[in-house]
Amino acid sequence: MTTIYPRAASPTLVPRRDSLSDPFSAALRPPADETPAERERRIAEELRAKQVSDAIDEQLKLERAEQKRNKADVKVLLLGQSESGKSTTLKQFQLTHTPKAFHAERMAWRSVIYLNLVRSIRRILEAVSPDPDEPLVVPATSLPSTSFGQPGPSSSAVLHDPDKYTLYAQRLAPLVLLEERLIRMLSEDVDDDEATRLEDGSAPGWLTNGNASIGSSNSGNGALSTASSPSTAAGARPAIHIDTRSLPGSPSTRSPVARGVEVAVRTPKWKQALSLSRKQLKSTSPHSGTGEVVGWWEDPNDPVHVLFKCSRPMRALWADPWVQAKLTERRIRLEESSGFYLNEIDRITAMKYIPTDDDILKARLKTVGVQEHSFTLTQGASRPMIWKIYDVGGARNQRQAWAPYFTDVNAIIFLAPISAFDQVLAEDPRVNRLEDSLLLWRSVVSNKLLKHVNLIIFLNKCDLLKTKLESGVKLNQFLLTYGDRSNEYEAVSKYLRNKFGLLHQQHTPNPNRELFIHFTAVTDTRRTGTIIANVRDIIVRRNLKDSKLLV
Ligand SMILES: Nc1nc2c(ncn2[C@@H]2O[C@H](COP(=O)(O)OP(=O)(O)OP(=O)(O)O)[C@@H](O)[C@H]2O)c(=O)[nH]1
Ligand SMILES: [Mg+2]
Repeated sequence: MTTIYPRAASPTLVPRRDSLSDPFSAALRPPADETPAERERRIAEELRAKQVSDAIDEQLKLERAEQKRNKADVKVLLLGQSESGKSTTLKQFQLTHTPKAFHAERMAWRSVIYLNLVRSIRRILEAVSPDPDEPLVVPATSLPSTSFGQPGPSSSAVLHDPDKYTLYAQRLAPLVLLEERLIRMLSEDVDDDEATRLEDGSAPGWLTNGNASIGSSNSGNGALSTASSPSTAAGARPAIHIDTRSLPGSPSTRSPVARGVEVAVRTPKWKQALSLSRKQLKSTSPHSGTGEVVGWWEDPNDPVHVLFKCSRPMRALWADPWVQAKLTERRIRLEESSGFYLNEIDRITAMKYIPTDDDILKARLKTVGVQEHSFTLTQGASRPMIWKIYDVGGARNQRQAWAPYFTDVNAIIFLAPISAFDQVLAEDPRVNRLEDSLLLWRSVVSNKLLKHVNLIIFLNKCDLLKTKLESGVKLNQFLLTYGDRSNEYEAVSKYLRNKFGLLHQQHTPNPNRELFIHFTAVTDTRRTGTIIANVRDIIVRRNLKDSKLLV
């Protein structure tokens, strides 16, 4: 915060042409009998006063410039349930508009990608466990000493399920410790007071009565930053939360990791912390000094070593038909979450692995709180526009943090993952995810505070919807009103578009508001780039129109 000092009196350094009728001039005039010493003192004091005054002027000028810089022309809020694709959309905006910042964070994402991969392995092991609810702790002495690299059909024929599970679990046990280490790495340098209190999942007030508690939003400085909601109290839990379904051999079921909770980070500090250990590299790496990001593989503590060593059993586990059959039996579709990395184990566990743009877009890290991203948009000859995009946590216990942003926002991009029609909320397994999206959408479109806010909806995860329908999953088994309509992608997507469109039509407090609907797969950079350009133009045009109407 800047302190404003009281303004000094106006200096009088030069002889003035004082008007005799002006009482101020008379008061400031030097006394007629001023001695040379007094005159010198007076001039010195006046000089000092002028310096103070100039400093204040300069300070005010800087503050005005700062205020101007921070005043966003356009504020966009990304809304939607957890895992709907909000943060991925934000990454796409970053990639388009602040590519330098995106690339600078590339290596920090390595840890998140590793963690996603390790957790996918853990989920598989849980799925093939003889008792998925009671992880088996394997006594080291009972382990068969078979080579693990290629468990072909013969090994699956010889071994009973528990043996096979034990074998995999033993070989992959180092990943348990790695998982905890990765979580610690991500949580390092995160202050407790920035952590999030996980409250109960009850619906926030604004969802039921439309009365939000209003506050102002924080300003950001270019890169991703945490903007704490004015009405959300921060709690005292660690900022990282994680499921503790430990792999067999896990050191303790009371490890810092809490069972059933997904990894989430409230602050972007982890990016700075993990961005690059250039400092460490300088002293150890022969590659240092080139300014390049190199040499992490020379650090024996780098997580890549454990991953590299576990690479073969990981690959074998994922490729094992017995495992695939178990996953199908238990209706676990890892490709809908971080399973993407399972098809790329060799590349991702390679010593010199550098995440690609695609890897980063697919990396999953749950958002807690609100994160802000600013960028300047220059279009043609018109003056540059400052955009602020707010990415919120979408889980139920996070939604109370949304309302304070409602009064001061120009546009909302709402993400509805339409592929999730056969899934339930992680935070409440009694609630179907599509139903939750529809209810959430209805509360957004009907909210009076958002009456004049431009609404754009991304019917997201269309790629997954297509694959799911093609694999034979039927929409009408989860959405009874769909009846006996075609289960083809075209028919399903059109139906869902109409459903979301109709809710807006029926519940909007502003019948003149136009709704923009897009089918998206926000992990697809090429297609999303075009959509983002389109959305940007709509928002800019609407904003211009609104500001003209207001004048
Ligand atoms: N295949 C596919 N994956 C997607 C798509 N959109 C998002 N994802 C993936 O879904 C996961 C969740 O996306 P996020 O962007 O983290 O979801 P979010 O809405 O920010 O979730 P919260 O932070 O919990 O509110 C990530 O692993 C994304 O890569 C999509 O259109 N297609
Ligand atoms: Mg997010």
